[in-house]
Amino acid sequence: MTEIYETQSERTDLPLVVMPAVLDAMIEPIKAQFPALHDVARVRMFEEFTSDEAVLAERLKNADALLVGGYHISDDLLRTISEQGHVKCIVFCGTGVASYINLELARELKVRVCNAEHYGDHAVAEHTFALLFELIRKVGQLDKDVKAGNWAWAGGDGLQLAGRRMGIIGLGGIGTTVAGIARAFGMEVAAWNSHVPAEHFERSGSVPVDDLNELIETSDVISVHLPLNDATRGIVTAENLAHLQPGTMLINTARSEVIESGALFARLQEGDIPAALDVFDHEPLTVDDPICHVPGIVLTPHVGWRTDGAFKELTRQMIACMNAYFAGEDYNVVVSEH
Ligand SMILES: NC(=O)C1=CN([C@@H]2O[C@H](COP(=O)(O)OP(=O)(O)OC[C@H]3O[C@@H](n4cnc5c(N)ncnc54)[C@H](O)[C@@H]3O)[C@@H](O)[C@H]2O)C=CC1
Ligand SMILES: O=C(O)C(=O)[C@H](O)COP(=O)(O)O
Repeated sequence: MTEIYETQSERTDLPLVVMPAVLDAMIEPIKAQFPALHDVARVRMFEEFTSDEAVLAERLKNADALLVGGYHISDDLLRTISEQGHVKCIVFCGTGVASYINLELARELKVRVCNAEHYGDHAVAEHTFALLFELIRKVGQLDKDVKAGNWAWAGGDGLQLAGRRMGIIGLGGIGTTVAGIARAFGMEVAAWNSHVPAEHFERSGSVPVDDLNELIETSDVISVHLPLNDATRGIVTAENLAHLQPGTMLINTARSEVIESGALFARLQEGDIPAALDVFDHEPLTVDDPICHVPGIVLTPHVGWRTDGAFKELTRQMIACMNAYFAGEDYNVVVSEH
């Protein structure tokens, strides 16, 4: 994997701490890029993770950059590590950084925050279809049936995608990739996304729909691909969800909080909306969460991004973010330290 990283950091005193859930697959290339990490005891933090914030703050005392994934940095921890005077740059291992770090506070504290962009467009779009196929062809169940000696032929009666309408909420990198795949399956594609030029819809092969209720009401499949931010939190309301027609399939691989809290669960409990979710208000999801008991629901543990191709591109971008920071340059900067 190391061949994709062309330059190696000259630094031997790299003040960098790596935290989980930075991928195992990323650690070796990162170490290869920053040889000093081999000898830095602080890297052991990756193996010995603790969520005890006092311990974390202590460990971060001598770090001035932090590489972090899948971990919510509390406001208190962010304040402490920046007040300690060292951590000036946080590189988030993923796209949707706003769910994990208070970006407004980072701005106030003058901590640079970087993320990765579009590394997972294919991975998440493909997972969207994995979820959709589970809803319409139920391969998992059929596999279990066959292995249990139950040749349940009729259980395999599925729905055909060709000729149906895919409604995309958020036509960015992932949404556009979903649009392309949907069209390859013979679907008609419609999308809702404010402030996007008409040419973008055209290029993606999708029909623009300005009214979210209309998109929801006229689609056979709704797939959510909005980022989470102040404007999108709860942007899909109970009133919008009331426009789902019985049988419309709903997939969310973006962030659960873009759908009004509780509204989705209430709608799904009516039992006529096949749904598949990769993201949840509280992760990891526990089995006592009522969403687990919605009949027919398909759930995956936030794995949309987890493919070999996405890991490779994610690692490349993480290293580029760190190199840029240490070189005083900008790369994927979400919050600038200036
Ligand atoms: N399940 C998973 O493993 C993963 C989930 N994600 C989630 O998917 C999200 C989307 O990712 P990308 O497609 O790469 O982002 P993107 O930034 O390329 O696309 C987001 C789209 O939403 C639109 N948008 C933003 N605010 C809006 C608003 N208020 N109203 C209407 N449209 C709005 C933007 O114009 C843009 O077209 C990420 O932010 C992340 O939360 C990303 C990677 C992995
Ligand atoms: O890129 C994103 O955005 C993601 O959703 C992450 O890469 C995966 O999220 P976590 O597992 O870090 O919550």
